[in-house]
Amino acid sequence: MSIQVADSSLVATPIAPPRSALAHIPGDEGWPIIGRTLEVLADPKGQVQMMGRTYGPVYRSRVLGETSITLLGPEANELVLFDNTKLFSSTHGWGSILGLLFPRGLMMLDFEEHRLHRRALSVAFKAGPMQSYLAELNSGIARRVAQWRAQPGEMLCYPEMKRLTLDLAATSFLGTAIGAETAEINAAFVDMVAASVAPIRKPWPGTAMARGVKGRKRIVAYFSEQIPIRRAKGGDDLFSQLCRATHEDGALLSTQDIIDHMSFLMMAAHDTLTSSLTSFVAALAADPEWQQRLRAEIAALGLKPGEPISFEQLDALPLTEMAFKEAMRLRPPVPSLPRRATREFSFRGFAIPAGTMIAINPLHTHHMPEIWPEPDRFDPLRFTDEAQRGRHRFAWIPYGGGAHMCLGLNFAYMQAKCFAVHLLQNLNLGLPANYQSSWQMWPIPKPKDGLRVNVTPLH
Ligand code: HEM
Repeated sequence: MSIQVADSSLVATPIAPPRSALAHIPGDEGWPIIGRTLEVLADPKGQVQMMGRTYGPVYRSRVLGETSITLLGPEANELVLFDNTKLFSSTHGWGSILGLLFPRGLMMLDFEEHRLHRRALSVAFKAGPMQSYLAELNSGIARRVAQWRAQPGEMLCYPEMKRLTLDLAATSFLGTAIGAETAEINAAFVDMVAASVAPIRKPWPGTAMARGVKGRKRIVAYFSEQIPIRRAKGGDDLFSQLCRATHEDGALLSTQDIIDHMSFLMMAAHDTLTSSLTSFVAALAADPEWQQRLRAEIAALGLKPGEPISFEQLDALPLTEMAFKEAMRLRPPVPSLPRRATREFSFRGFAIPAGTMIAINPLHTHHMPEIWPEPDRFDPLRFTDEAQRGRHRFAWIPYGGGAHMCLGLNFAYMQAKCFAVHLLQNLNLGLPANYQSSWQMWPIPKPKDGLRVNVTPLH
């Protein structure tokens, strides 16, 4: 039995309009061929702020070989993300970036087909499965923090976060049964993620894209072989949940669907968590006062040394949640979001033709001084209920919004809180004297030197 739905690829592929059809929109497409790609790569925040100041909140630019229109501000975010008239295609926005390695991941589906798949996947994010992922997070994080405790001194944060997130994904997403294959699967997966943001988009020999395509073959082989085993044996990990997930008519997800969703889910979780946890550590290491406030909040849970945090206790960490939110305001892990217009529309008086590549920009919105006074200052109190009252609901969008809003956001909060509990109970964080970290903000924020952090055991 299978469900009858329109395949996203059957939603007519919108054809990009000729560049002349966008000439009425103010902007600057930069150099022939490369457009403004190099400037945007070098300083994405500075570029979008400069373009906004020069041309206004609707501007034309050319990045990665395509002319696009950027729409700035919370109202633009709402229009594009809320999208109650199905005007913006995610399939044809993300397609050129992720289509080769993560085809038909959830974010790569549109409209009715997307709704049906999202509903089927959501079983894996309900309270029951989340509790079993938390058990894996607790033990994996506690083990790693104990290793850091045993080696006090300077630590390079970003590579440590990458390794931790990868190892946690192996157990909470794939289950402890993965055993000896972990390293091989992790390596294949890292190659896929690296390829998804590589500048050369063809799998020519020796390129990151060629390694990514090879990695995908390995991952596909692993999932294909495991699906019947997981269906027979069960298991609490995310992969086993998806192997049992059904559509509304009771039909199991197909083997190909599970492969596509699992590959995408692992990618969606990996770099975003690595980036956001690194930003979180950077903010706390630079701010001893907030570090102490979170430590006091965690101490009030009354956990014994090494005791895992329970699922219910996650709600008792409001300051920790606010601090993590503020870290993502400063450095949103997905700094810009692409879509393609399925029909002509108009915004702020500009007619924008069907097929146009549209970008909205969380990084820009998160630094608008009229919404966020002193936008570069770390201040978690921006997220108290009172401070949020009256703020536009699309002013803070690290997880996107609307139909495609991050499906894993509760997983992300859970991992961040569990991480903060084990880390701050055991270690004091600081920065080397006179140290200022420098960040590359695109495609995903990451400290250029890995972020040097001093870790000191607390007792
Ligand atoms: C701090 C960590 C994370 C951030 C900042 C983040 C951010 C985002 C954003 C911005 C989107 C929407 C993109 C768009 O609309 O174009 C998204 C979608 C998604 N994320 Fe996350 N993500 C995070 C962690 C995770 C985790 C841990 C998982 C899985 C366990 C996950 C799974 C997904 C999925 C499946 C989608 C697609 C949803 C859909 O299309 O319906 N994410 N994420």
